[in-house]
Amino acid sequence: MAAPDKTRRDETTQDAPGVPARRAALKLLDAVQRRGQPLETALHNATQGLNHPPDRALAHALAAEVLRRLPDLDALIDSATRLVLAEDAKARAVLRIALAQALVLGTPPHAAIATVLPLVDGGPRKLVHGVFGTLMRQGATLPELPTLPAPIVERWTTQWGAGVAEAARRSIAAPPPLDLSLKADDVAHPDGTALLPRHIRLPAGAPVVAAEGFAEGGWWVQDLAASIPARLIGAGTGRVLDLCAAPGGKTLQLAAAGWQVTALDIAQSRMGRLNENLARTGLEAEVVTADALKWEAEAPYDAVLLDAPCSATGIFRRHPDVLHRSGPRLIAEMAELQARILARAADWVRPGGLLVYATCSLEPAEGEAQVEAFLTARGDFAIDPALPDELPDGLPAASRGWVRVLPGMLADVGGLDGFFICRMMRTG
Ligand SMILES: C[S@@+](CC[C@H](N)C(=O)[O-])C[C@H]1O[C@@H](n2cnc3c(N)ncnc32)[C@H](O)[C@@H]1O
Repeated sequence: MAAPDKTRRDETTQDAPGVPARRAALKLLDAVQRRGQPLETALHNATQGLNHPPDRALAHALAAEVLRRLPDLDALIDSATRLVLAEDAKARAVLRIALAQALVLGTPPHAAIATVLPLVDGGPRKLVHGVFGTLMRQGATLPELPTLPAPIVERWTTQWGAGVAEAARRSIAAPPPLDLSLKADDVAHPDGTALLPRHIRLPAGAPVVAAEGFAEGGWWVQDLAASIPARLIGAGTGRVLDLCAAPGGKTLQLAAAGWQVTALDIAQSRMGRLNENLARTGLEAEVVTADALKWEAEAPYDAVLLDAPCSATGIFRRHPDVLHRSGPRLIAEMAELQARILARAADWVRPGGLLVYATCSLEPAEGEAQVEAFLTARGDFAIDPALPDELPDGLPAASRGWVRVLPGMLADVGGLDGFFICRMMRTG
């Protein structure tokens, strides 16, 4: 008889159909919750063993639904166990996936449980099976509006009021619409609603790659709020520095508005996407892969756009992982990095030129407080208030002249990502 093969077999090849995608979802959740990685970043490693693109998409969807619904899934699990399972117990993680399948994605319960049980082989199989069965027999359901994690509710209620925290629940309950930024007024594009010039809003889930004008490169996907920073620079023919530019939504807008753009970012892989976006749209920019904390500009720019790295809590609708990994420590780290980049960016603006600072964050430390501290340190800059015709109807500038986009704003037309945007002019 041949000796048994002691080499470790690929875990996915011995799995029944459907199990590898759940295994990958478990890895994704571990990467986000234990290691604080963004879901998108974890995707490549966690789904490496999956050979079918639909499996990758399913693993991603499962992890995203668990993160969107985490407090509600945990409340159900806790209601059906006598001893509370540890936060990081594998049984809890596997139950979250099974319940998200059955209660959110509409997977038949028998398939939802059968595809996760192999993830706890040699472990608490009976417990997982028992808890899931109890909840299904009880006809368990999730609340209509997802419950946000308690620290988020507390922080946003303190910062913006209970109404905004509640609006955030409503805005994460349904997939957000899809916004397109147009390269020019007359490009081919799918039918939708225009909330600003060169903008089209499509319903959630609209197919993108097959849509009219995609192949011609006449438009790109960009949340309407994310398009405001470049809009505040307007059109022109001079030189603009797009700092922290990848994957390039704002670079494309600036190039399409006529500027000679230098697009700088530290991340090589994201710069690859920026180059692809330039190639698809036929727009041009000078592309620099460098650290903004070390790079030096050869000459000042007419405008600098700093779309700074941040906690990204404003994009929680599309990226629910931020709700679980962007806490006070990350926010403080990001605020410090932003202040350092902002100080350098300011020196690259010519006198009379513009500096636009933006973050997709709902944290004042990365927005209002950052700009106030900057203005205190730099008497040669003043806020240049955003004007009503630069913003969508229903989104006024704040009294200080900057733009603060919060959950609940423009809710009747599908809402916006959370953002902070401030245009400043170098006065001296
Ligand atoms: C909010 S994203 C930029 C999004 C981009 N502006 C767009 O519209 O597509 C922030 C970017 O900052 C970059 N970044 C972080 N630290 C940096 C640094 N020290 N120097 C340059 N870029 C940096 C990240 O790689 C990331 O691409």
